[in-house]
Amino acid sequence: MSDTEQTPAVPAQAGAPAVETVSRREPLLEVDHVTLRFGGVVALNDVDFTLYKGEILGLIGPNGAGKTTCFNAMTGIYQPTEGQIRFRGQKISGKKRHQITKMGMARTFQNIRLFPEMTALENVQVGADAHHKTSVVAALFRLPRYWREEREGREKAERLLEFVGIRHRMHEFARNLSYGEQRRLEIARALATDPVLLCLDEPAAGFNPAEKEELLQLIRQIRDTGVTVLLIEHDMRLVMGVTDRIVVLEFGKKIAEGLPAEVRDNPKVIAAYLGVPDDAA
Ligand SMILES: Nc1ncnc2c1ncn2[C@@H]1O[C@H](COP(=O)(O)OP(=O)(O)OP(=O)(O)O)[C@@H](O)[C@H]1O
Repeated sequence: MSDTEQTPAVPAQAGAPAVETVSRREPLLEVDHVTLRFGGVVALNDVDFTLYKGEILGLIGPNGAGKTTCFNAMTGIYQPTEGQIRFRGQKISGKKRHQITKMGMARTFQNIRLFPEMTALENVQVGADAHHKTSVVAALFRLPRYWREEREGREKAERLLEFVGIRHRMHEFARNLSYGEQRRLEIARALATDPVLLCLDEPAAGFNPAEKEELLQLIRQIRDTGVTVLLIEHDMRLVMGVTDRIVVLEFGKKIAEGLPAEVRDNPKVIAAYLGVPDDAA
């Protein structure tokens, strides 16, 4: 599909299992020549890239580049005007969001979307409910299956809160959590749906450097559990430090794709970020 799909010769960074996992090259999500227009605005213009199982892929670009639109197309919120997106070999187009969740894709949002009047634990249990099989009858009459799923859902939610580092806050209302804790809670809730692909939309927005470093560790841990990660992020240092590969958008077009070091040194990318005209780059 793209000119940069050769197997990387060296890992993106020391300690990352990128080579072993990425070299198998099993496509998980394929963005196939996607164009998306909002009236006269071309938010995505023939964008084409593949996300492989086991990698952390960064999707970056300046403000208005089309990152969120691309994310929304991948997660079924927007339909491409042209082209298509396949997840695990199946077309995303026409699928409802809950169906996409069941297929194994989860996401967080740029603006935190939690249930503020529910506890941290309850927020995660809502995510876990996505896979419950209890029928209405079993729930109404509190049949054994209902109680078993309730217990399992709660245990799972506690484990996930532990994993993201906020188990000690599980009985607190979401609205009372700090900003950083709320972001972690969003990630725990997304993980509760048992995703194979986790899409994070600017998870470090508003974080200080120490919080960003902690988030970076968490993203690596998530990948190490076998979950593929797609990361939209403004902070170049964070993206460079955690991703295996990067796709760069500018004005709705893909301008670069490759290993972090390649992308960092790409004159088009430097120009896009520094605002240098293209022909001067
Ligand atoms: N619902 C919409 N209706 C009309 N235009 C839209 C809509 N959503 C996005 N756009 C336009 O599409 C383009 C891409 O926007 P998008 O939000 O995807 O960029 P982005 O890279 O995520 O930017 P940011 O980093 O600022 O979040 C912009 O020109 C934006 O104004």
